[in-house]
Amino acid sequence: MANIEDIKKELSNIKYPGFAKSIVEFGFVKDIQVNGSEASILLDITSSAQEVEDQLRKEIGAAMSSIGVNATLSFNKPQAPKQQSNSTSGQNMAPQIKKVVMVSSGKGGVGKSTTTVNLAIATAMQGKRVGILDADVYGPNIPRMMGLNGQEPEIVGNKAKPLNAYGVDVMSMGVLMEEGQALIWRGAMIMKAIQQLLRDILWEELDVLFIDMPPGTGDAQLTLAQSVPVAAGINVTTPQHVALDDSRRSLDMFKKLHIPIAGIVENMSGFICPSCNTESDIFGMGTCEELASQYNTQVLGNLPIEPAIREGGDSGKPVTYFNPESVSAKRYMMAAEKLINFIDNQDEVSNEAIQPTMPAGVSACSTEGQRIKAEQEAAKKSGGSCGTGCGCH
Ligand SMILES: Nc1ncnc2c1ncn2[C@@H]1O[C@H](COP(=O)(O)OP(=O)(O)OP(=O)(O)O)[C@@H](O)[C@H]1O
Repeated sequence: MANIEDIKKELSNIKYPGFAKSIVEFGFVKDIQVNGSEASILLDITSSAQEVEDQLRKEIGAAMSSIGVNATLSFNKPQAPKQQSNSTSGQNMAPQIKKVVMVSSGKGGVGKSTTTVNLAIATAMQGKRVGILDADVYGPNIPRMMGLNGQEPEIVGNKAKPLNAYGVDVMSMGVLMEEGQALIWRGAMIMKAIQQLLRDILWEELDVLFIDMPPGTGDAQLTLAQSVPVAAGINVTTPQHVALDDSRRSLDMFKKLHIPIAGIVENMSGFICPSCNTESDIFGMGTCEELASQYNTQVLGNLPIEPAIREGGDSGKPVTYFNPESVSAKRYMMAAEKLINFIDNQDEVSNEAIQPTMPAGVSACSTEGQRIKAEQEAAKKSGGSCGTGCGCH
């Protein structure tokens, strides 16, 4: 007949899902009671995920059967975060994240990822718990910029833990894909990927999650705004007038998606000469002030073209962390301060306003989206329902 030692020996062969150590080595086995061929085993585990408990039940059950023991298992585990939303009807796939900040740009190459990385680090340096979700599926550059290239996430159950660098949790499509894999994804796949990055990643409790969006105003932006309440939108642009036109589209999108606009980052605003340290105007400087006032928002910061910014991005050593005395690092710190001020002083944000209105796959900013919206508004005015099942009358 098996005794406690025999049972312990069997349990010491059972690995905690996703880890190399066993449940005994982790100290998760808290109590074993034996009565003849019956045993009761109490485990204290760290994951609230049902899959982890299920897997352990299966493996322990089989191990106990192999030594003729019929085991009753009890699990102590943390409570799963409640699936509640900031709004009554809106969806919130990541309720453990206090504020989601969407970083967007009207077009590619203006420094959106560079801004995300440095603003996130600056926000963490001011005492917030911060994460970055790199949702730029077309060019997921965040791992390289954060010095995380080639690192693989730890898998717990069937979820992945974010990586961490410079005090910031990071998850990116770039970490989950083969390096250099070309992405020719379209609408529905991007939407699914973004939802998975929110739902299937073990994000800890965070004060702020920065999301680096693909450039432009499309499905990804809508999916995100419908999946979690977005507390703030940041637009990154360069100061040339041609770039500002794209920027307007991005700011209009924030308005249509009911995303509060935290401000504009004017990137590549002037050039700081590394030899003489003087600042010269190249693309125009300060053009974003007028744009900001048109959208009733602020300029969060004017970031010069500074070789240290580019070098920091390429080498995975962000300027804000490694060169805090540089002009750019100081401006990122100021921008983060303004952002924190904005999100700390806002009322609860909900995504209720956009949640029910668009059928899946239709962008609120598309022509089809605009047509549906106009129909819904007309229906509401005439006292009818909007027809999307949102419960309005
Ligand atoms: N202020 C700056 N000074 C010097 N180099 C910069 C600055 N901002 C960005 N860069 C460099 O410009 C390049 C493009 O920046 P980044 O990848 O951040 O742009 P992006 O808008 O995210 O691009 P995409 O949309 O294509 O992903 C990078 O090499 C980056 O290091």
